[in-house]
Formats: sequence, C-alpha cells, structure tokens
Amino acid sequence: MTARPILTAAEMRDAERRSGQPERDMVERAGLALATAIARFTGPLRTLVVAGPGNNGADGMVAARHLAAAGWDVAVAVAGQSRPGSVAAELRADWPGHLADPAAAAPATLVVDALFGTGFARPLDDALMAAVLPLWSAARLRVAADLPSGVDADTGAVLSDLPAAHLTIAFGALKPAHRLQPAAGRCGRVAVADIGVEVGSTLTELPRPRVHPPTAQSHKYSRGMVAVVAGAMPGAAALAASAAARAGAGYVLQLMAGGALDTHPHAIMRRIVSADAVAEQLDDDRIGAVLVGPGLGRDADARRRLDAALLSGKPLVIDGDALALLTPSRLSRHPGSILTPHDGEFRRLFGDLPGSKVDRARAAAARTGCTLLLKGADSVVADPDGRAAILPPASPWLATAGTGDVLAGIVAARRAAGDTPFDAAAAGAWLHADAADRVGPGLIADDLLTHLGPR
Ligand SMILES: NC(=O)C1=CN([C@@H]2O[C@H](COP(=O)(O)OP(=O)(O)OC[C@H]3O[C@@H](n4cnc5c(N)ncnc54)[C@H](O)[C@@H]3O)[C@@H](O)[C@H]2O)[C@@H](O)CC1
Ligand SMILES: Nc1ncnc2c1ncn2[C@@H]1O[C@H](COP(=O)(O)OP(=O)(O)O)[C@@H](O)[C@H]1O
Ligand SMILES: [K+]
Repeated sequence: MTARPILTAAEMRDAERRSGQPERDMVERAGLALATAIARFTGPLRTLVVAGPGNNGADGMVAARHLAAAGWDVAVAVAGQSRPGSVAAELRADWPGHLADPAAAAPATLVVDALFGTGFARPLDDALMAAVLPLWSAARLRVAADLPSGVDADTGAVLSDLPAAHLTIAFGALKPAHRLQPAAGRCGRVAVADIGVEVGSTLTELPRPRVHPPTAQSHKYSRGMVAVVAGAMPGAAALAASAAARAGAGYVLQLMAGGALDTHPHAIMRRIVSADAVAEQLDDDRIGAVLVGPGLGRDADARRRLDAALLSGKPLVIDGDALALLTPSRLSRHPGSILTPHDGEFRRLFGDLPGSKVDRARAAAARTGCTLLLKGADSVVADPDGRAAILPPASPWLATAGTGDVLAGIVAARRAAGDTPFDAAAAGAWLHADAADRVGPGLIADDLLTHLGPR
C-alpha cells in the first residue's frame, strides 16, 4: 500500500510554488474542496466562516461563497488586515454581505475555522483569542481549513487552546500536526483534499503493512526464528516471545535467567541459561533476529546477557531495560539495530533534542545508525537514511503495562522474517495498533496476543 506523504509548511509552500499554478486557482480549489467536504459531512446549518488575513482565510472565503450559493445561511467574520492586492484581499472585497469583526459576530451552529493554516506558528493574540473562543465553544460542529488554528503545523504543538475541530480538511497533503500530538487530537477526522499540487516527502503516514502468509514451501525456520534474551522478569519476556510467535515467527526461543519453564504458550521454546551460556545459544544460523530488553533487568547479570546479544552479530531489536543499560556511542557500534524507546527512555539516551518528534527520532537514527521506533500516542519510525513515518492515532487503551513488550515481539518477528529494520518497525507499530483496535476498550497487553495477524 502506498504511504501518504506528510509535508512540513515549508515543503508544502515549495510544492505549491513548483506546481506553477496561480495562487488564486489553488485557493479556489481549496475553498471548493472545503465547501464540498462540509456539505458531505452535514446538511445545511447556520454557518459562520471566520477568515484570517492570509490564504487560509482566502480558502474560507471561497468556501463561504460556495455554501451561500448552495442556499446555506452563511455569515463571515474576518480577522486582521489582508495584504492589499493579495488573493485574500480580493476575496474580501468581492464578498457581497457584511464582514463582521469576530468580537461582534453572532455564534452559529457550524463554525469554519479559516483563521490560520500553515503560515502561522504563534499563539493567537489575546484579543482574537477572546473573540473566537466563545464562537468555537458555541458551535455544535467545528470544521478546520487545512489545520485547526493555534497549532504549529510542523511540530504538532498546541499554541492556543481552542476546542478541537470535528473535521479538518487538509489541503494538498497531510502536515505533521495532523498526526503529531497534541495537535492531532485537535483535528477530529482528517480528510486530504487534492488541490492539483504534486506532493512527495521522505516523511509519510505509516501504511498498512503487507502480510507474509506461509506458502507450501514454508517451514518453521524459513518463516523466521526469534531469540528473546530475557533476564530477571520472565513475564515481560513471555509477552514479547508470545507476540513474536503470534506475529508469524516460525520458531521462538526464550532464554531465561530463571522462573517457570512450563508456562503458556507451550509453542515457545524456553531455556534457563546462565549469562555465560547466552552467547553459545545465540550461535545458531537459523536465528533471524534477537530481541533483548523486555524483562532483562538492569543488574550485572543483565549486562552480561545484553553483551552476549550485542556480540551475536544477529539483527537486533533493543527495547526496555536494554536501552537503559546502553549509550548512544555503544549503540552506534551496532548499526542496523532497531531501537524501541518510549519518550522517557529516549530522553535518557539522547537528552532533550530540539524540533518535532520526527526531528528527534531522525537525529537519534542519524547519530546511532539504528532505526528508531519512538513510541507514544503518535509513534514515529525513523531510519538513518532520513526516511520517517508517523503511525495514525492509535487506541489510547494501549497506555497499559506490557503493551511495549508485545510491540517489541512483533517487530522482532517481522525482522526475522526478512523485513528491513525500517519495514519491521513500521509493520510492528501498525499491527500492534490494529490489534488494539480489534480488542477495543479495556484492553490489557495479553489481549493483544490473540488479535495479532492478518484480518
Ligand atoms: N500558498 C498557497 O498558494 C496556498 C495556500 N493555501 C492555504 O493557505 C494557508 C497558508 O497561507 P498563508 O501562508 O497566507 O498563511 P496563513 O493564512 O496560514 O496565516 C498567515 C497570515 O497571518 C498573518 N499574521 C501573522 N502574524 C500575525 C499575528 N500576530 N496576528 C494576526 N495575524 C498575523 C500574516 O500576515 C498572514 O496573512 C494554508 O494553510 C492553506 O490553507 C491554499 O489555499 C492553497 C494554496
Ligand atoms: N496514549 C496512547 N495512545 C496510543 N498508544 C499509546 C499511548 N500510550 C502508549 N501507547 C503505546 O503503548 C505502548 C507502550 O509501550 P511502553 O511504554 O514500552 O510500555 P511497557 O514498557 O509497559 O510495555 C507503545 O506501543 C505506545 O506507542
Ligand atoms: K485553519
């Protein structure tokens, strides 16, 4: 499946420039797409379009014209001065009705937020905020043109705390703020409208992965063998090992420091081995990926197990406790590994890096030569070659202990099956979120296991 591109504000402006289309034409297309989407979303409602001074406002003015022409009861409020001669100024001059000040505008059932889009990355000033907040609050339906006003298109930061949109029509392409939190949570449903601009980017939305169903020629080792190097906490490692098996690994070997050998599922080969014996166990050509971290512990014994995993020369997935025991310079000696930190683990390793979550993940990938799967409500996958992808919003019910272990197991299964590090991390994140959707509210990590796999 092709992945939808995600463009920063600057990349979008570039794409618009390169398209060679007159600005007015693009604004007309954007405004028509906005009006069409609104009319598809709802029947005629008393509507207030709040238009800013730039092209985002211009899009709103065009949408107002189309909705009014379709017989809707549309009022327009305008904020700020449009640059004389600009498309927005022309459209304001052409509006046949009254152009209200937002502070004096009457509330309406539907508010179209066409204040600011990609051109604006500051909080709304106090007077404007005081004027529009009651309008947004009173509306039963809020539709944002391109982006909800008050969010930073590139970082997903919320700069002005306005009530969330129910629907956002993104023009030309998704922007990072449609997928990065907290802004993504302010967008409601997001639809992308074609405005005749060709778009492409090294940043995409994370697409549904291809499944690798077994064939008549498959055998358990050809489907991928995963070794899980565990330590003090067998529960976390067992979740990861089970997830690897459910996600399609043909053979899963769990190397433990202790605990009960005879636990479910019995399909997993469990061995209690001393730290000294881990290297020997991993010296097996059939092993396609080694997962280290879930349930490893952080003591001296854990360090020796981790060393054995790192020195195995196998494709690595490094998670949890293993990340706590490592440094960026040590990780950079194992390029091609997949790192799966949450925000806390990431900060401990790499400090407070500047930029968006995508920028941070990319910087860590470049520094270590590893693929980053930076988890959270807006998981990001970034490769050292600069490619990156953002997972569409996943179920917040994933915020429960052990779900990260399950994710690491899925990623390891995909890596063992021959996916590249980037594809394995991306597929793992997608399948994990998909399993969470299938379980539904109230999930615990164990529930994900029985919902992994192709639909
Ligand atoms: N650039 C293009 O050719 C196209 C742009 N489109 C739309 O245009 C948007 C981007 O347009 P713009 O780049 O004009 O920017 P925006 O309309 O997003 O916002 C920038 C405007 O805010 C004003 N502004 C800056 N600081 C301010 C402050 N402190 N208080 C009040 N106003 C302030 C600026 O003067 C400027 O007019 C996109 O999000 C999209 O909706 C689409 O119509 C497609 C074509
Ligand atoms: N609010 C949320 N919305 C969506 N996904 C979330 C949210 N919080 C956590 N997740 C996901 O849940 C998993 C949690 O992993 P992690 O933090 O390692 O937990 P644990 O170590 O307990 O398993 C990750 O895949 C993360 O992306
Ligand atoms: K807007």
